[in-house]
Amino acid sequence: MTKETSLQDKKAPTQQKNVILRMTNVTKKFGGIVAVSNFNLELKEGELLGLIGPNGAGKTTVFNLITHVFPVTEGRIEFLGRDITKLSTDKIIRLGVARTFQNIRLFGSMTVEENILTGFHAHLKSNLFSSVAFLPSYQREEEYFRAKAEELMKDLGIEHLRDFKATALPYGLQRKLEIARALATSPKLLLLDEPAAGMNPDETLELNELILKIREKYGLTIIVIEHDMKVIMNICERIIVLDHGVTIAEGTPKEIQTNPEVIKAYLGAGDEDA
Ligand SMILES: Nc1ncnc2c1ncn2[C@@H]1O[C@H](COP(=O)(O)OP(=O)(O)OP(=O)(O)O)[C@@H](O)[C@H]1O
Repeated sequence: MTKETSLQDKKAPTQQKNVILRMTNVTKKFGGIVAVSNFNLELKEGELLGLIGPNGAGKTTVFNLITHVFPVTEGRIEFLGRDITKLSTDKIIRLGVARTFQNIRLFGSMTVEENILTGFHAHLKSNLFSSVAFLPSYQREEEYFRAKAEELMKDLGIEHLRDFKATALPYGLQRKLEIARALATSPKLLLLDEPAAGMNPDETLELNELILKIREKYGLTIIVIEHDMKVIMNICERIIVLDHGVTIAEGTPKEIQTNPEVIKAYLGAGDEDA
């Protein structure tokens, strides 16, 4: 069995699951630019969805709308049945949405372990007083989070790097650290923005396995934006293709690979990854 076949086998069975994220007629305009136009999505619990399209298609904007980095111009976004369209980013994170960024956003002067520990802040129960006074409740919480950080470092294979400064790591490892930090917020929905960017082919293959592993272990639903088709075609059950903000195709990897509209959009954009 080839490595790719075994990855296909690890995809989740397509039984009926609840809708975790629903986006209805979502549009985002930046002045005269329609970055996302009338976008609709019903994402099922446990699903691994790929969001692809040429540069400037609106993919990152979709993530920015889900996490309310920008308000929608029109439309509605529901997470776990709750309208989150107007909730603050902070509240959306607390509800269980986490993301990584196309341009890695780590705390460069902090160590690997410290970066992961920042992810737990969304769930801190101790207040400032108990932390300054180092009360037992704070110590217990601190110990618990350190143990969790340890587990996350092991899951991502970066435990030997715990005391390294984030910026001292090569790109591929920084991307893994970003995933570990995102997982520290205990998300139900994980948004990965170009996780394979800057990785070599071996690292990319390993990333595929890692994404499937964390989905299973942490019961995640995942949307992945990626230009590397070896990631998208190998691990995603469903793919949505955007072009100039418009959904031009939706389907399984096989359907998308042979879709004439998709081929035209990529060739038109001169993208060599398609
Ligand atoms: N904050 C912003 N202000 C103005 N225009 C924006 C802003 N963010 C995105 N855009 C525009 O919206 C469109 C979609 O951009 P977006 O970054 O979502 O595309 P993308 O598909 O993620 O592209 P890439 O693959 O290059 O990352 C582009 O025309 C972009 O210039």
